[in-house]
Amino acid sequence: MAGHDAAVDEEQPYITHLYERLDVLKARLTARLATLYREHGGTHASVWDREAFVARDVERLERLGSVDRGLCFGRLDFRDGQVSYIGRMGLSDDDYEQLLVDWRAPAAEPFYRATAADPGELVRRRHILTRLRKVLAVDDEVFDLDAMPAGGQGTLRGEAALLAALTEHRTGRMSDIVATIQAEQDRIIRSPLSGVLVVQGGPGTGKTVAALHRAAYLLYTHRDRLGSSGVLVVGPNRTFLHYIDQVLPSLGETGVVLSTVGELVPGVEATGDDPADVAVVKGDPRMAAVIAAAVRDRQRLPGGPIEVKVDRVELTLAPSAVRAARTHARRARKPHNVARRVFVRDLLDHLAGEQALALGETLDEDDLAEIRADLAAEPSVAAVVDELWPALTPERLLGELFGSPSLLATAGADLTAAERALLARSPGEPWTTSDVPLLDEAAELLGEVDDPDEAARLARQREEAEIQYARDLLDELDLEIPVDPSLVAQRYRGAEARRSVAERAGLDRSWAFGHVIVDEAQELSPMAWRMVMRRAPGRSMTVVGDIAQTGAAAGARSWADVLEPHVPGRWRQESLTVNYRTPSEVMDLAARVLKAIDPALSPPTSVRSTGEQPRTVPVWSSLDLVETVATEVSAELAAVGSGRLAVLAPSARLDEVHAGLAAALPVSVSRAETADALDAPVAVLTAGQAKGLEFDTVVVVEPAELLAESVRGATDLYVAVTRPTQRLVLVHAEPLPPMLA
Ligand SMILES: Nc1ncnc2c1ncn2[C@@H]1O[C@H](COP(=O)(O)OP(=O)(O)OP(=O)(O)O)[C@@H](O)[C@H]1O
Repeated sequence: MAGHDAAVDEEQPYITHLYERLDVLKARLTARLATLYREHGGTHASVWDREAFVARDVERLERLGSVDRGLCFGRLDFRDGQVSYIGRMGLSDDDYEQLLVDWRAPAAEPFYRATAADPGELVRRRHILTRLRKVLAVDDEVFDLDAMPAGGQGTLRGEAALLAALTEHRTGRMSDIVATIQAEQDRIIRSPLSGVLVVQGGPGTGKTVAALHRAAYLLYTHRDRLGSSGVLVVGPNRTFLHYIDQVLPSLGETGVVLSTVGELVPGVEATGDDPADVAVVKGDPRMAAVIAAAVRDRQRLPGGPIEVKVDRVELTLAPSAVRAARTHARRARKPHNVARRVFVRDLLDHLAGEQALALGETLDEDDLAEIRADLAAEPSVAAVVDELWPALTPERLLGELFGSPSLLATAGADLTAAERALLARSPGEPWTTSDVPLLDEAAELLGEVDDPDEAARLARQREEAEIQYARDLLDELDLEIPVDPSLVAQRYRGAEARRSVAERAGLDRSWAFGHVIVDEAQELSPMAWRMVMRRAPGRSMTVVGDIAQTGAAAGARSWADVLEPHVPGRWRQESLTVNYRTPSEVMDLAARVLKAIDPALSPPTSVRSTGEQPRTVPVWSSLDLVETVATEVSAELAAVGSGRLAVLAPSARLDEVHAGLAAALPVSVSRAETADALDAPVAVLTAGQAKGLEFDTVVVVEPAELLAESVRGATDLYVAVTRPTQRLVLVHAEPLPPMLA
């Protein structure tokens, strides 16, 4: 960026004017909210209206609060003398004169798309860098020197703003890139809402960040549709979601649900990960048929007549009666627990008839209804029904299936004995990430269990959440007037539909999202894809990933394999080719690893170089490995300053390396499982855990071991060496793998 110059002084008054306008709008909204909170009573309709105003104003205030940093970052000068300023949100004055154009509006497109070869009507694009409302620098690209006003020919350093952003120290959180989106990314961000868009790109090409900006763009452009249905972003793990969770709020968008695959079924906490061979079986598409068979197997026929004793009368349930009830219930084509009502009703009808016969009386419909009700309350009858067609939760179905070799043998006849053995699970064992898609599959086939206790529990949970929400809201607004949170909560109650789509969607397994973004999509198994597709019934999706980085044993080998079964011929692919993260010196080394994965693949081109070659540090004995890593980390920390450093180690060495560094270093050393994983100056992670993340410096421990650790070891190594934004160090006691030597 240019230093302090005339252009900086030229822009400051306008930028100040924009911030003044922002402050006026905030003050007006705060005052209106304060009045609305003070109002009580009125007709039902007026209370309802007031709630709607409050909800809308709170959302607007949140949006205004989120755009302060870098409110305006660009200016466009057109051939006809017209000027537009581009920023994080649109602003107009009281006469509806546009002061600032939202970066997502069509009018902002030239800011990202215009090139020297195709400038359109643009004569100049200006990047404006501000900090704390002050203009620090401007950077101009002039497309038509002749059309420029005298004295307006600034520096011609088009990539300055981008390079300045790329070389900043990492903070442990991804930042937004509105000011420096590149043309190939902009095309992806503004791609139409409908259909499935696949974004394939090598490491550091901005897939994640572009996908998040796309979410913000889609919410802005299709707010009527997506505002009520919401956007879901699926990421590989909590640490990653934590890494990206500030991007959308900084763009003024909060109505997005971020979730891992393991969290997609509300109420299920998946705390474990399966070994690769187990994950492969659980992720296999044949599991869909296994689960379906497991559900049908629980709709049983008795081997012979069943005797049921009610009020000292023996009633007989013939297999033919059970079969008729089961056929009738199955014909309903409803989920198991819903169809169960048909089955139970038929069975009770049959037993009521038997009882009437035993009593020798002719009964009218009312009498029969009474008998049916009595029978339904009879424990012996309930036990029989439960045996023949039990009410099942997904957890119970799967728990009993995986806990019983005989149930598995019947339902899993298409699996091999070895595969079935891998599914074995003891009762009470924690659910794993690869169980979750199976639980979701089961939930789909089972439907809801009619359970009044559960309904009451959910209502209570909702009420508590509402009061907490109101409390947080009041804290945040800081209205300086006393307001009772439960009063605010009451106002929101019933108006929940307008309060937070994200919150409601997050609690509802069957929520139909308007758009779903899947990041690190190459890692999902076929069963996980089935679950994700259920969340996007309209098939409006953005799928981002890199097939060359597939680490999960059950993950993808091609996008066609993944998508053809769900959207045959109805998906489109875009590619990103420029690496914004990793300097060329590091990428040259990474390219050698990529060749070992597949000689046909080519790495993305780095946008910058640092002049620093990756360093390899040999250790003479593996006994000294951790000590050497500690020495290297200390030296690198001095170079990194306030930035972040990651030590990427083979999983078998993770504990040892973490303990060694924690003892040797004066700074805190985190691991992936801890909440501060991204906040500490040093994080010790496996390559898999570091997927999607980036650090100023990366120290890779024992590359040969990393390579040998799994069948996809080369991919893990590729992921590891493509994490740094500045420096890479390889520490090894074993000889380096040939591709790195
Ligand atoms: N246009 C841009 N302006 C500024 N920074 C950018 C731009 N594009 C990408 N970056 C930065 O480059 C880095 C890599 O981006 P991102 O993590 O989205 O890449 P990715 O393709 O998802 O990588 P990986 O496959 O390794 O996870 C991030 O720090 C991101 O902010």
